[in-house]
Amino acid sequence: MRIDVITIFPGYLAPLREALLGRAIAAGLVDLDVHDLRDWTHDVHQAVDDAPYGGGPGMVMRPQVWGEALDAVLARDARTPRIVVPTPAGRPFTQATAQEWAGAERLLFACGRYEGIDQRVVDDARGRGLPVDEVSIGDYVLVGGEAAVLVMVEAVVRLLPGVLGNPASAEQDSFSDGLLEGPAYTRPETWRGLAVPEVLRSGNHAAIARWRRDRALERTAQRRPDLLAALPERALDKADRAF
Ligand SMILES: COC(=O)COc1cccc(COC(=O)c2cn[nH]c2)c1
Repeated sequence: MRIDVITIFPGYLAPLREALLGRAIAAGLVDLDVHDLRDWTHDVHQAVDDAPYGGGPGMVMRPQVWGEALDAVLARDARTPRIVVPTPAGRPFTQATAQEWAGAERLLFACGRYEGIDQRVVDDARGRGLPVDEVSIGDYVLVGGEAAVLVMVEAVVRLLPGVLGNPASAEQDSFSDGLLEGPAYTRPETWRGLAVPEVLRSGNHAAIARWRRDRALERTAQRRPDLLAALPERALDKADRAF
């Protein structure tokens, strides 16, 4: 998978080259290219923003600069990317989104700042048949898209074959069965007077699976009743309903 990121703060994306993601890049599973938007300005001030039509606070990112940058970066590779624009006004980014994008051959992230990118940049790209996803990672406002890109790239790249040491952990993710993960424990058996639940040390795998399912149902009901309500009928078996 090739990943391009266009931003006015390339340094903000440096963490993508660390740890697991860094290893995925070193292993050739991911090609990452971060581009400085200001490389496509032509004025001495390298202006990337301007006052909003219609007035109001803040600045809007200029379409000319973004248009040239996108055209140039698109041309760097024959593969057509999904263009992703993080924005508070976007569709929710979920594990399903990450799964979908993990199948893409190329992703191109456009990091907005200020009051956003002139809408014609997105409209022009869509008008040329390019898939553009305006997505939100949550209902809050960041200063720019860069932090959202770190989140989304991590969620996607960990799903790529060969990235996680143990693929089972991606399959048993929270949300993979529609429920939240329950509590996890490791040694010692007792720590600061707190003991590990007996069943987990019983060796009785059926009982352990039942206990884990019950804890996941309990936690989901308490913290995310919306997820429980969204579960398809068939997802809960008789034992679950008894819970
Ligand atoms: C067309 O889209 C744009 O112009 C995007 O422009 C902006 C402007 C300010 C901040 C951001 C970053 O995204 C978020 O704040 C965000 C994403 N998820 N939750 C919060 C993006």
